[in-house]
Amino acid sequence: MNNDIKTIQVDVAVIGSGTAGLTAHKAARQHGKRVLMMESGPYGTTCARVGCMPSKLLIAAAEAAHAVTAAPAFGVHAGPLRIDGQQVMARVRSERDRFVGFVLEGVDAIPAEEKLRGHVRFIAPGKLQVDEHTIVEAASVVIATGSSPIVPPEWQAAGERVITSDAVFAWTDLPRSLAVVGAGVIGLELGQALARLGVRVTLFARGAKVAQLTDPLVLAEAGKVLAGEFDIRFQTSVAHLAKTDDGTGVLLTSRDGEGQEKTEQFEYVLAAIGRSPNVKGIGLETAQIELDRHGVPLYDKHTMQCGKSAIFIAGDASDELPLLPEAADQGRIAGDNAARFPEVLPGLRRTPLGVAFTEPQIATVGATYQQLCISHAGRFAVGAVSFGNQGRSRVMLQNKGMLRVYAEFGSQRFLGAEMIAPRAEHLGHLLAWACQAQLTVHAMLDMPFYHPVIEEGVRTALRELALHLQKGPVDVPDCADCTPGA
Ligand SMILES: Cc1cc2nc3c(=O)[nH]c(=O)nc-3n(C[C@H](O)[C@H](O)[C@H](O)COP(=O)(O)OP(=O)(O)OC[C@H]3O[C@@H](n4cnc5c(N)ncnc54)[C@H](O)[C@@H]3O)c2cc1C
Ligand SMILES: NC(=O)c1ccc[n+]([C@@H]2O[C@H](COP(=O)([O-])OP(=O)(O)OC[C@H]3O[C@@H](n4cnc5c(N)ncnc54)[C@H](O)[C@@H]3O)[C@@H](O)[C@H]2O)c1
Repeated sequence: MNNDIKTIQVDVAVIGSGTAGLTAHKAARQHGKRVLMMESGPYGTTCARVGCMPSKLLIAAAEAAHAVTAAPAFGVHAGPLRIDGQQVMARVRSERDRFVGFVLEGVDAIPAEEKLRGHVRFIAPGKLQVDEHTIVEAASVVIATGSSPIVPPEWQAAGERVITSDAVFAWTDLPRSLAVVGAGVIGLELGQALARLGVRVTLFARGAKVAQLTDPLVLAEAGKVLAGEFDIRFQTSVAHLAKTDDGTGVLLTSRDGEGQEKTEQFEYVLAAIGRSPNVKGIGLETAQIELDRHGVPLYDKHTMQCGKSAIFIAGDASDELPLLPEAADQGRIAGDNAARFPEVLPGLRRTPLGVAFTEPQIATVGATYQQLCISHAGRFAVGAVSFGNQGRSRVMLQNKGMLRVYAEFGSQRFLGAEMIAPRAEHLGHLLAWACQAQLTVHAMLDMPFYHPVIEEGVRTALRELALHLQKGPVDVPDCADCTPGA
């Protein structure tokens, strides 16, 4: 060990300065404790630098392009579509830099003695080493190290044209072609957006999964709707990747459900097959806490405490729901409890809500269909609506998708929903608020519904759910007392 190494003592050490680390730092500091936040990479957070914000900026450009291609159906003709890839990426990058700038201002405002740069690893339960320069002795520790995209080593061998979402936001122009591997949230959001921006996109999905959906009927609808717009090949896996001879592309060999192989050339291959929590190489084996089979600490999701230890975990590192609002909530709870240890308290965990910004958008609320099949087997009813003929959706030519809503027999309590639907980000919030408020389906139906609005589709699904709750599964005839197109 380096003899010049410095030792410092703090009350709370936070590893990572992403959303979870920043909120943990802030919460711990409110107790008047000595808090130290450590960071090995760039400041600015994954969300602002390479996550939520730049991806939504790219999607916004794609929506603008799509509006032009959709306009003739309304009798509106804007002339031939021209997409300036350099201008698209310049706006994505400059607006992204603006968002990152706000985070950096916040980091700058943190006193210098509360920040330290370097890679952190545990060397004992309350002892951390930062690079080769500092030992930090901490009464409690928050692990907020985030997650990293997964790229199998054999794909990495195909060179730098095999990329992850991080690289997309560094582009200065749009590529001509892109293979996307994985029909998760990242693959679908970026794949559809780039296809709408004129890139030749093919998405390879090894199974039939679509984003975070688990309900088989919504899944089938989502697969149909999205594959109707751009080239998605379900049940097709990647057998081999190789660099082209001139190094300017990748040869991708896929294998479909019948075992047929096909080799195609793309300018880039985007690996979007998931992210793994950053829990390797941080010395957790020395921290005396129990780990699961993936090396993630076992923790209480209400206190974020790892066992009975003075170690807490938050954000993507916890491998629970790798989403920004969860990172913020978990960070707040972990930081608060790290400061008050050993008097830890359960914090507020909200109704789960996930939104994929495809079009139509995909949203999941509360318990998923798959979870209910286990926790409520035979004890929950389902209501559904198709948006194919839903009035307002049809008016806007966005009449695609399906919503399924779930409630408990007996209590009639609303439990959750899955959907691919127009404006699902808003329907998702509405239903998540009802779920967290523990409303019954009847209480939800007593709420006001305007006309003509997409929410009337939600009411149709809830009406069917209410019927099924009363009588068990029955077919609902066309609803005579509904306003047109509900
Ligand atoms: C393309 C993309 C789009 C997304 N879109 C959305 C969206 O629309 N909505 C949404 O809710 N979520 C979205 N997410 C997810 C969201 O970005 C993450 O859930 C969230 O940013 C996680 O925050 P975090 O604090 O856990 O991790 P991070 O922000 O990644 O912070 C972790 C920090 O820890 C540092 N670190 C790691 N190891 C060490 C170490 N050993 N020592 C010191 N420092 C270390 C890292 O450098 C990093 O700065 C998206 C993600 C991606 C990739
Ligand atoms: N709008 C949002 O909230 C948003 C947007 C982007 C990312 N995110 C977060 O980022 C996380 C990571 O996103 P992601 O899309 O990379 O992961 P994901 O877990 O959502 O999806 C990965 C997909 O890849 C498939 N897959 C796994 N291995 C594969 C292989 N070898 N070949 C082909 N397919 C394979 C999986 O079956 C899955 O469908 C998400 O879970 C989400 O929490 C959220």
